[in-house]
Amino acid sequence: MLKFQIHAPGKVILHGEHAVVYHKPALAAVVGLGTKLQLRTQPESQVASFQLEALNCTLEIQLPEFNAFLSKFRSKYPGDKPDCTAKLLEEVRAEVAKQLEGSGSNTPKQQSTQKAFVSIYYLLAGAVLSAPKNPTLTLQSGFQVKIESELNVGSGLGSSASYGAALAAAFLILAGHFGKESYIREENQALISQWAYESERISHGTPSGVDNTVCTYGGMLKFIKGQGFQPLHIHKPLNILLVDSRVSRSTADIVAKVRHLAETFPHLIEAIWKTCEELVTAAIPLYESFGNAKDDSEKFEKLERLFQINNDLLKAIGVTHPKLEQIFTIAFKRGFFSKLTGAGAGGFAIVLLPENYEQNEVYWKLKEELEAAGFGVHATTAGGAGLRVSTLED
Ligand SMILES: Nc1ncnc2c1ncn2[C@@H]1O[C@H](COP(=O)(O)OP(=O)(O)O)[C@@H](O)[C@H]1O
Ligand SMILES: C[C@@](O)(CCOP(=O)(O)O)CC(=O)O
Repeated sequence: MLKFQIHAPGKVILHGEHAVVYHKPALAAVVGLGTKLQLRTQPESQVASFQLEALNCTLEIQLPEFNAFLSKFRSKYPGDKPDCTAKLLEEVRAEVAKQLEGSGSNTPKQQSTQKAFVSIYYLLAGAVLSAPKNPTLTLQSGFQVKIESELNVGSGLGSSASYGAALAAAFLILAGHFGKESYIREENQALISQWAYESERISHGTPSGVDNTVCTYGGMLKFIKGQGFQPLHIHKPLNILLVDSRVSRSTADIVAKVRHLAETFPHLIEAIWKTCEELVTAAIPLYESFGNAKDDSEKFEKLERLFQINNDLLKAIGVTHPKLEQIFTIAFKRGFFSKLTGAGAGGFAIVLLPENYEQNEVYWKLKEELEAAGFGVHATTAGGAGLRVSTLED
């Protein structure tokens, strides 16, 4: 019996959100919250079941039907490895629509469930069809998957990439691409990230690829759309407070509004993107040298100023919100610097926390005040470990 557990972290954008859409660099980092997937094979069963706690539902795949789908795909596209992912995704969408027929797809919850199911079916089929040792592999024994997440869906903390990376790693192990221990090898991480990107395409159309990359590899990285990423060599993760404004928003809508602004004032907005690029250039050596000297306070103060400048640039393009402003004011009053992260207009803010912040009474006051004002608050780190596979005890 095969059983294992996967933890895939979520992410924050530290700098360069929005500018990254216009091919300027962004800095992203994983956070200490993530998605946990547990998989147990069930040799007697012919069903793969998926308990999705975030969506409060359980989805099932009947293996005989799934194997029939695989064999139909193989005969329709003989010799094609599912590098031809576009064809596979098309076939999967049609198959899932057939299977979910009559269950409705109008409410946001139903649409979310449908996307989550397409991701499962697509990634599982892709992993089996490209199985390295057996080009005619089918699934002979059932399994049970349970997915729990500390990341709210739709909050901008990369829940979909974290979900996709966890699924990708689980199915690649199941189909024999690599073992529970060798997932960490460079070529296997690249494969996980590539399939997590495929999952991201289901939710986001043409995503930049930053979320699946950082969720898989972990740490902090610089990302330029269309050019890939470079890891930052940090000595230790940064302490941050994630503050949930509890205002939901659509990234696509906000990106469209910003695009309209950029089209109205092209030179002006381009100057903001250039400043964001300068800011990323100034921030990298600070992040990379943190923790290698006894006294980091000077660097920390510089970083605080960069947080403030970055936040003011984001305000300038109109992506703040009264609830976010309330968070910034509460933090500033207590001597902390903060910025919105991701698309803005709601979602999360991040507050920079100094070394040993837990021993600082002002930190507890800040936390108390934010909670009393109705915000969700999680102290965590930016820049920790990426996706991890571990053994699963009974
Ligand atoms: N923990 C999860 N369990 C199941 N499905 C998930 C989970 N997280 C994300 N998803 C799927 O990904 C879709 C997009 O997630 P969302 O959180 O909106 O994206 P993002 O992480 O980019 O903000 C959801 O509608 C759902 O289909
Ligand atoms: C605004 C943007 O730069 C970041 C959006 O981040 P999120 O969806 O809030 O995590 C858009 C993008 O990079 O595709």
